[in-house]
Amino acid sequence: MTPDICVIGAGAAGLSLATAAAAFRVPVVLVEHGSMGGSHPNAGDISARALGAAGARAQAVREAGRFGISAGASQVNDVQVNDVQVNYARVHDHVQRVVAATARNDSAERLAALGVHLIRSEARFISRSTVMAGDQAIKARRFVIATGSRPSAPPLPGLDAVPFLTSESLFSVTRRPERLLVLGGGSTGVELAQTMARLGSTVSIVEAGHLLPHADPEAALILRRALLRDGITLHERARVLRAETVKGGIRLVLAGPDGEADHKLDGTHLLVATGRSPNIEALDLELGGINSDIGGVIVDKGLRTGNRRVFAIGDCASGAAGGPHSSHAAHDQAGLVLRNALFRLPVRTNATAIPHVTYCHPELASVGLSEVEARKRSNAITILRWPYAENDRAQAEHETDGFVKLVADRRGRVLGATIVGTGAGELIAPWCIAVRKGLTVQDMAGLALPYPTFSEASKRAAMSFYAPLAAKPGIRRLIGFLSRFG
Ligand SMILES: Cc1cc2nc3c(=O)[nH]c(=O)nc-3n(C[C@H](O)[C@H](O)[C@H](O)COP(=O)(O)OP(=O)(O)OC[C@H]3O[C@@H](n4cnc5c(N)ncnc54)[C@H](O)[C@@H]3O)c2cc1C
Ligand SMILES: NC(=O)c1ccc[n+]([C@@H]2O[C@H](COP(=O)([O-])OP(=O)(O)OC[C@H]3O[C@@H](n4cnc5c(N)ncnc54)[C@H](O)[C@@H]3O)[C@@H](O)[C@H]2O)c1
Repeated sequence: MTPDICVIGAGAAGLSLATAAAAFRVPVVLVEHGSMGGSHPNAGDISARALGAAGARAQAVREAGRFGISAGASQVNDVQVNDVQVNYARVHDHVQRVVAATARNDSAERLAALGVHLIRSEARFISRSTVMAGDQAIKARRFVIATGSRPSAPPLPGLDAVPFLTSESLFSVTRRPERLLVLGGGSTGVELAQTMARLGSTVSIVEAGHLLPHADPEAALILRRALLRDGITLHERARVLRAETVKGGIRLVLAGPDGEADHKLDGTHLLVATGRSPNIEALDLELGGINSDIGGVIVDKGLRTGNRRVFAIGDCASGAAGGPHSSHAAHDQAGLVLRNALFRLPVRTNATAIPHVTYCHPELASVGLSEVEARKRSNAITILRWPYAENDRAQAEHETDGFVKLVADRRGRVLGATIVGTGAGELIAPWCIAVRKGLTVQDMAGLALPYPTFSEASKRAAMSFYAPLAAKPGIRRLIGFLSRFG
């Protein structure tokens, strides 16, 4: 076969690239050896969001008392809490229905209709210019590796001998884990821990460092408090010595603080959420003249590998493409590669302009530089904030935990934004435009936004840029002077 483009892997990255290429009537072959859609519907964003939505509904019922609404209540710590019955088997069915509904977009039939030639086989390089997919030899003008990643487990003594869940297997469980130990406090760990706690599991998170190490510390603190309020037990800076099977479940043995005895944590289930490994072993990359490291296929800013005709995108890409992985980062990279492959336009990936959202309650969203990153580059930055507590809509919804925080240079150019609070994942959108297009906070402050919305908190944060100006005696004198003219 001699297509123009051969894409390896039909996850978020590969599907995005293959369907966009086919839309331009470019001959494209897509090779996939597992389920269509990769981890995105089956063990990633869609399933996690669907499970999270169920957890959010359960919590909304519990907390409805604040709005004067009850559904059979009991007293917990002197607070009236509505009783919630969770039928976990039906929660599981809801998640599977959502996965099935979204899977239609990724189906072989849809791809065929779009003109994508799909080969269901494992792909591997046999030379710099040829990939084998089963017994098909494919010589394409361009290859795009989009083979994604899978959950990885740490080298923890005893872990290989205990049954554990991962973000791939959790969604097929039909009985609620009663006492869930979550190993790892990155995005996967905290999102799934909070969801399971809200669905009624007793949850402990065990994290080697601190929760969400890459997040703005102030924002992470708000989320940390929310996890504690949800009844989650946090073990941060924990050193796990071993995992063991015990009667009724699994035990993690944690090193005690200096001189103190080891600490034993028992659960009915263990979820390992300690990171992901790229799917690159089966590709025979060295035969293709392609370099890799522990993070995956090494690419430059143009997403090219050491072999000029081969690109890598999505979770399997390392080097200039590394950073928090997400479906939207994968889509963005697919668009860049297509521009280069079809139109020979020079492209440069810009990981800073890709937002990251942790879908907990409250959501934590960021784009561009964090305060810490910006301070490393320059001292001439301005930090602007607006708390949710001073937003009328947040008051109406009892959702006052959170803030908008902007990082700008001295002239107001937006370098980054972090939002923690209800709807942060939606509120970050205009800031993504601001960062990518080099807009200023003055541009954002000048927008007319609907009242009362959470978005107003963004505008108020931008407007606070003018606060020092308003206090300047010269400006006050100018206003006084102009008022004399009627
Ligand atoms: C719990 C969880 C929640 C998440 N939530 C979000 C979220 O809310 N928003 C977000 O944007 N991101 C989220 N992510 C991240 C997101 O799911 C991934 O970044 C994204 O799915 C990666 O897409 P991909 O195409 O690179 O890889 P994958 O989806 O892993 O797809 C790779 C495909 O390649 C195939 N493949 C591998 N090797 C070969 C081979 N040799 N030959 C042929 N085929 C091969 C695989 O079978 C697979 O289908 C989440 C991840 C997790 C774990
Ligand atoms: N909402 C989203 O977009 C979303 C959600 C989930 C995952 N993801 C992406 O998937 C990728 C993987 O995320 P992740 O959370 O699975 O991994 P991660 O690497 O981001 O976090 C893993 C955490 O586990 C901890 N850890 C590692 N070994 C440990 C041990 N032995 N004991 C205790 N703690 C240990 C680490 O300190 C780290 O905090 C990231 O790129 C992330 O951006 C995105």
